Amino acid sequence: MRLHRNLVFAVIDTLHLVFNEDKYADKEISKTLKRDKRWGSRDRAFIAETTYDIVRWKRLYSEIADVKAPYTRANLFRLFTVWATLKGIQIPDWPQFEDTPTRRIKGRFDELSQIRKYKESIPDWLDELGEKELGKLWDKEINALNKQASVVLRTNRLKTNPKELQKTLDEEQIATKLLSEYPDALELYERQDVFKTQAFKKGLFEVQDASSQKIAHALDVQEGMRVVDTCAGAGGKALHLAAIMENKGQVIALDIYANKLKELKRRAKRAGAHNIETRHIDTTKVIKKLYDSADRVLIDAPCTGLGVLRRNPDAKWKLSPEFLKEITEKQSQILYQYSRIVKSGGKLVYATCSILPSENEKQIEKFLSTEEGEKFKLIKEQKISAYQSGYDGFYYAVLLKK
Ligand SMILES: C[S@@+](CC[C@H](N)C(=O)[O-])C[C@H]1O[C@@H](n2cnc3c(N)ncnc32)[C@H](O)[C@@H]1O
Repeated sequence: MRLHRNLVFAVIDTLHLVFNEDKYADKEISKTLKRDKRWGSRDRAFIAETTYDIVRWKRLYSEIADVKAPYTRANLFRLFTVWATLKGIQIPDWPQFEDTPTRRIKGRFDELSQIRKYKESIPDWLDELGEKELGKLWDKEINALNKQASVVLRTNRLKTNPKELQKTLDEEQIATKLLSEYPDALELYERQDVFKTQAFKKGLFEVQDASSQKIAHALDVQEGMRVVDTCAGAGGKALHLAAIMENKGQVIALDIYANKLKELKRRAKRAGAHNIETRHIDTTKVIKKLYDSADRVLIDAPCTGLGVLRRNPDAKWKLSPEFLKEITEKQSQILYQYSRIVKSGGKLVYATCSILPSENEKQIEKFLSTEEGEKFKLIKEQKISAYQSGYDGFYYAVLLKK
């Protein structure tokens, strides 16, 4: 592979914003990709994948290159050099790469690969927490979470079915496979920009990880029901619910951020999902008005996102023990308050994209011992490991209101 100056510079500029200015990798990468219209799909893939790779391996590469934050431009080039050397890419004779110590880089890599926090490139506190919460499983789990995520689509059954969608995408040169355990899913053989396709513009699919596609099915919704999605965000699960319900009944989508609900509405229009009503939680009244009224309630709770590190590797550097404490308290409050929306005989699904028991089964255990929780019975629980599933790490519990 030959390195092109403007593409490497684009990677370095993006890394500067993520590492030094605390910006989000996904947002900065999309901005960078808009910089030059002449870049083709391979150029774009190089920028995105290289940036994500260096973000993912930041600690390991920093140790190898012996550099620390804040990262000067020269230091960012040293991280890039480590990346290229370990990938076996020929280093060009630009001034930024003078005297690359290739053998030293490989030697340091072998040494550091013996120690998990370096090998898996994670902060000390996260390594200790992972081991404390998951024991022996942590080793395999963090290893799986450092792999690059595949692209999985969720077929919009309001407009098509997986086999038909597969054919349509084939005509647009996108090859996919069906996933037997996930009824609505298609996985791409190769990473491609699916948002440009006519199929996407027509609302035939959404991009949604296979594990995440399990959540809407867990609600066991039927046509005509009243379903409340309490933390709906931009609507990944709400859209899926509307499709399973074949547009019949009602999905009430709530969130504390109005801009996310606006995006949900845009996506619902594209998908032809007509039974979703959005309500912005701007006062507690919005929740109180719904008490004892829903057949199904989904709490897709805000969480650390430790199950989706493959997609958001910069979360490793943005999370902190303080945030974990804050978010688990918020999850307990949300569970206590929003569970009251379920009517008698109805079901509550609590889900997170985290792999930590303190955000998952421990939350449910604690909730069941509260005054509100005593009204519920746990009927199903699934811990979806990234290592075992090959997809994102997720958790869900199904509770029946007595
Ligand atoms: C895991 S995300 C939801 C993802 C979404 N359900 C999907 O499938 O695309 C959690 C959401 O909870 C929202 N949130 C945070 N605090 C909340 C609260 N107190 N009440 C309702 N929503 C909240 C966040 O804005 C975020 O959109």
